Amino acid sequence: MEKTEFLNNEVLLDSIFESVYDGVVIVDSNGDIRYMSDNYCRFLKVEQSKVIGEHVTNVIENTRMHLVVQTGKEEMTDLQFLRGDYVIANRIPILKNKKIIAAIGTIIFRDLEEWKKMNSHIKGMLSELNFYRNEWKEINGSKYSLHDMVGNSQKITELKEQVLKISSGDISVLIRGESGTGKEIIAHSIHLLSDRSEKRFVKVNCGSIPEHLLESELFGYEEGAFTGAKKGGKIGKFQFADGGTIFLDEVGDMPQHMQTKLLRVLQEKEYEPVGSLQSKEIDVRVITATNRPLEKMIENKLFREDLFYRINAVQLFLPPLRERREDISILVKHFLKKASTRIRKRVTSFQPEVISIMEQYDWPGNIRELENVIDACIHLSDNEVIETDTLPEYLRTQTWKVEERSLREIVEETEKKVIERVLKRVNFDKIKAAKALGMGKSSLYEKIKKYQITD
Ligand SMILES: Nc1ncnc2c1ncn2[C@@H]1O[C@H](COP(=O)(O)OP(=O)(O)OP(=O)(O)O)[C@@H](O)[C@H]1O
Repeated sequence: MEKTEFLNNEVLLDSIFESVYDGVVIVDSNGDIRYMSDNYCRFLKVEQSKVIGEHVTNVIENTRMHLVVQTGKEEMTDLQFLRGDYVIANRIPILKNKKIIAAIGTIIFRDLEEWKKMNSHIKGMLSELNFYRNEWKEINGSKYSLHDMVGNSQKITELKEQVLKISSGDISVLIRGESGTGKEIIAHSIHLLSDRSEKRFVKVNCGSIPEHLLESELFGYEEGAFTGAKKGGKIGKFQFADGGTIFLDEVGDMPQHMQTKLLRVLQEKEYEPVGSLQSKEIDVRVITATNRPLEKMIENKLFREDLFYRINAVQLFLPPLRERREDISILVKHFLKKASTRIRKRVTSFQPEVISIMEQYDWPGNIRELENVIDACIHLSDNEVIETDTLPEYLRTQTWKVEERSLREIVEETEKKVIERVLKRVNFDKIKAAKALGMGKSSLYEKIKKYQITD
């Protein structure tokens, strides 16, 4: 038998594929399946006769075979999540006269039992780690640290420095900023950096608890304090946080009579549970946050002035995202990684135009809104690189809000961005950057100083 005739023998090729690999699939240049080995079909629990001609994405989860026939790039020893486990996948394009005509993919789970054991061992370790992580969070109540505060802008860097300065000690802190700017992250970080970090961090959203329940939520109640009260009473959030930190979010929404009670705790470090005549001593650090204009509320007699001075020994201001647009690209990367891991979808980046649109938008919902948009894009995208048409309609169709910013501001912001990008591209080689920008070295130095650009 001739060599080619010998190799063209289907039975022979079949048994080679079956014995050498644990799974073989061949797709044509459209990504349609032309061959799938028996053991691969058994592993996927599909019928061989039915999968031939199907697009590979309909048959194999998380496959990249259809992309390999597009890119022509081989992918070796990639970990692929398949039927609840990881397998090792190789994907090789097949070329004829420099044209991609097909791709062959193999997977290895040779010693399935061994592989499963290893997989479950890793999974076991991860779930144990998760368990302890959650346990610790549960006990301690603290979710975030300063590392979670992503951003390199001057405003964020200064804020982080302030947090480091004021965290130790018991000074009360008022965190101000629009919704979704990261006030809660800062409150958690202060607690974790303080001497109270081993004790509890307790968050109370003063705006979301009905007014008539707020007092018993905060201070607890004695048995029989009111109809419907639990037997044995209930401890309040202050008691729960004893020794640790209480974070009163939306403090500007606190009703007036509760403001008076809060002032007493802050001044005298004691309180009475509802229905009790006996005071209880308490040792908590109070961190508050609001996005309400407290000064105006004081003028209108809606917020107690004396309480205001008590809670704001230190004030921290969180800038809205539109005032630190330079952080947008790094935040986008951060959320992309976070969401694609969570959603288990391979999305690697955003088109530069998408980032540019994001940098121009005003983000009234700040970082929370940005994170939601990125999540939605990852869910909706069919590609690894997110394109402009995946963005929500209102972002795609936005126009520059020129009337809100002067022309000079827009020009300066754009100039800064361009200089930063070029400097990054040439590894901060100022001579190369000046040349690329078509400007003199000394004017470049002036601009770098003016815009406080650092490498
Ligand atoms: N700098 C940041 N880096 C990474 N994630 C951030 C950052 N700032 C905020 N976030 C994320 O944005 C979301 C909103 O943040 P957070 O709840 O702290 O805002 P907030 O100012 O307390 O909002 P609200 O006033 O509505 O309660 C959270 O998911 C948080 O993890």
